[in-house]
Amino acid sequence: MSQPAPQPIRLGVLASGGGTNLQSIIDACAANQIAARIACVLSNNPDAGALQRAARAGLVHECLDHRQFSCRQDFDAAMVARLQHHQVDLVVLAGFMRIVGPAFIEAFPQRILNIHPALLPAFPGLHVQKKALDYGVRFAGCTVHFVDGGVDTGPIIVQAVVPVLDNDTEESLSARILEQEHRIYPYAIDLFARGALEIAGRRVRIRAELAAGPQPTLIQPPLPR
Ligand SMILES: Nc1nc2c(c(=O)[nH]1)N[C@@H](CN(C=O)c1ccc(C(=O)N[C@@H](CCC(=O)O)C(=O)O)cc1)CN2
Ligand SMILES: NCC(=O)N[C@@H]1O[C@H](COP(=O)([O-])[O-])[C@@H](O)[C@H]1O
Repeated sequence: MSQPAPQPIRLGVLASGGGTNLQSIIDACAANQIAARIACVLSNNPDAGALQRAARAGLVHECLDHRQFSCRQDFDAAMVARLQHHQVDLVVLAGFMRIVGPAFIEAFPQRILNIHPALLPAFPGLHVQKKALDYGVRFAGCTVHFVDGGVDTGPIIVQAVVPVLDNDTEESLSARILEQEHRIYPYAIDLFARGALEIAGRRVRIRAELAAGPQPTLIQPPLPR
C-alpha cells in the first residue's frame, strides 16, 4: 500500500555535461514519480547540455564557471549561496564533475546525493566504464550514494547491475549503465523525499512502508547470446 505523497521537497540539481540524468529527473517530477520539484539547476560548465535541457523545461538555471573563481573554496561557497538562495532541501549531483569540499558538505549534511557509473566501492573516480571493461569484470552497473568528505565513498542507497558483453565497447557499456542510472536516480530521490532513508554508519536502510511503490528491478540478466 503506497503512502500519500508528502509535501514536495526542493531539489538543486548540479550537472556538468549533457544532462540525461537531469532529464530523467525532470521527466519523473513531471510525471509525479518523485515527491519533489526542481528549484534550480546549476552547472560549472557554460557549455553544459544540462543548462539547455533546464531552459527547455522552464527551470531556473545558472552557470557558475569554476574557472572564474580563484580557488575551490570560493567556488564551493558561491554554489552553496545559490542553493541556499533557492531554498534547496536536497542537492542532487547529476554528472557534476567537481569534487565538493567540506564547507559544501557541512552546508547540506546528509543532503547531497551522487550517481556514479560503477558498482562502488569498485572503480571510484573518472572514466570508470573503461576501467571496468579493461579490468574484465562480468558485471558492471551504477550506484546512488550520499556524498561525504571522500570521493565516491558515501553510504550507498541503491545500485543497479548490468552484464558486460564480450563485444562491449566503452560506449556500449556506458549506454547500458546510463539506462539504469535513469531508473535508479529518480527512485532514490523519491525515497529521500518521502523520508524512507535511514543512515546507520555506512549502511542505508530503506523503510519500504514509506516508499511510493515496489523497488524497481535492479539486476539486468545477461542478454541472450
Ligand atoms: N566530496 C565529493 N564530491 C563529489 C563526489 C563525492 O563523492 N564526494 N562525487 C563526484 C562525482 N564524481 C564521481 O562520481 C567525480 C567527479 C569529479 C571527480 C574529479 O576528479 N574532478 C576533478 C576535475 C575533473 C574535471 O574538471 O574534469 C576535480 O574536482 O578536481 C571525481 C569524481 C562529484 N563531487
Ligand atoms: N564520477 C561522476 C560521473 O562519472 N558521473 C557520470 O557522468 C554521466 C553524466 O551523464 P549525463 O550528463 O547525461 O547525466 C553519468 O553517467 C554519471 O554517472
